Amino acid sequence: MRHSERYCFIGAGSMAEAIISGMIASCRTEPAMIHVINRQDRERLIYLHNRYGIQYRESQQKALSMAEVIILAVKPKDLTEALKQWGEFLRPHQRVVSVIAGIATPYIEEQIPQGVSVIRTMPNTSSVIGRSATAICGGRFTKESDLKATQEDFNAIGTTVLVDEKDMDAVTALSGSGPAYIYYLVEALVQAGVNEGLSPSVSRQLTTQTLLGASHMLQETGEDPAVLRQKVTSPGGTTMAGIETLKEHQFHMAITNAIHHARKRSEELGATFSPSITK
Ligand SMILES: NC(=O)C1=CN([C@@H]2O[C@H](COP(=O)(O)OP(=O)(O)OC[C@H]3O[C@@H](n4cnc5c(N)ncnc54)[C@H](OP(=O)(O)O)[C@@H]3O)[C@@H](O)[C@H]2O)C=CC1
Ligand SMILES: O=C(O)[C@@H]1CCC=N1
Repeated sequence: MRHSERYCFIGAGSMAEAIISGMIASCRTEPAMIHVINRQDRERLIYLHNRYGIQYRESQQKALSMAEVIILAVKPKDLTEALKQWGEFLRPHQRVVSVIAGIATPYIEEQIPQGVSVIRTMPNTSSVIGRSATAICGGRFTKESDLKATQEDFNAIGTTVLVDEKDMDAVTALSGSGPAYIYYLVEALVQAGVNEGLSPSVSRQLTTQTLLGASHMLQETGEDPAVLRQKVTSPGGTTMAGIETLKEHQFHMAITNAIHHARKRSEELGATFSPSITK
């Protein structure tokens, strides 16, 4: 069912577009109810308007004050400047939803009028096709109803999970960045298929469907991934040979370290903003 809240995105980059295109494809929100504002790139606003039918105004300030939901979608390094520019126009009846990596709600709350509800989220780029995995946590002024409304917004573009703010850096490392790890794995698999003599298109088609099938197996059977893996792995067979090589190259350790490093980076991004904040 379509609903009647007005949204204003502060930031019109790739993540804003991923969420907007998912929102529109889900039919939950009319394009006319979505405004975008950015810093300077007017061509970008025109592109988004022409492509999705969403709105931009000469008075960006008006777009902001008319919205019930404000989505912060700037890069972490631009947040302080953006809040300086737009923060004073926010009001306690509005819901501020940040998709920004690393930055904790108390930092944002400090820069805007007292009492505005700030909700931190971490979606991913699969929002475009309605398949984001989004984690959500509330800030100091967030009511149950704000969390519920935010879950409904993001359920329209995938699935959601409520977490404590202390877990947001781990979430960012795992599912925010996650699509990139999977694409990196796919790049390697496709290239490996080509190295073994397959054409690039056949290798890509087989890899993509294998990934899709395995994802559906995980979701639809609910089985432990280790059990599913064992079912593919015949004793003395081909899979065992492949898995042994992955073990020799410390595949598990590489993934563990990658997620740990990404989580640390998320923490660092936040710490640059306000070392005094305890998350
Ligand atoms: N990419 C991903 O997979 C994910 C990203 N995120 C988060 O999304 C956020 C946005 O990332 P992304 O879309 O890649 O970034 P982009 O660089 O593509 O876009 C940033 C946008 O912010 C705008 N902007 C900068 N300063 C201001 C300002 N003062 N007022 C208004 N608008 C401003 C820019 O406008 P202009 O072009 O005019 O300068 C631009 O439209 C990041 O914080 C990231 O952590 C979260 C989940 C996943
Ligand atoms: O790489 C980044 O910092 C952002 C946050 C999660 C995905 N992309």
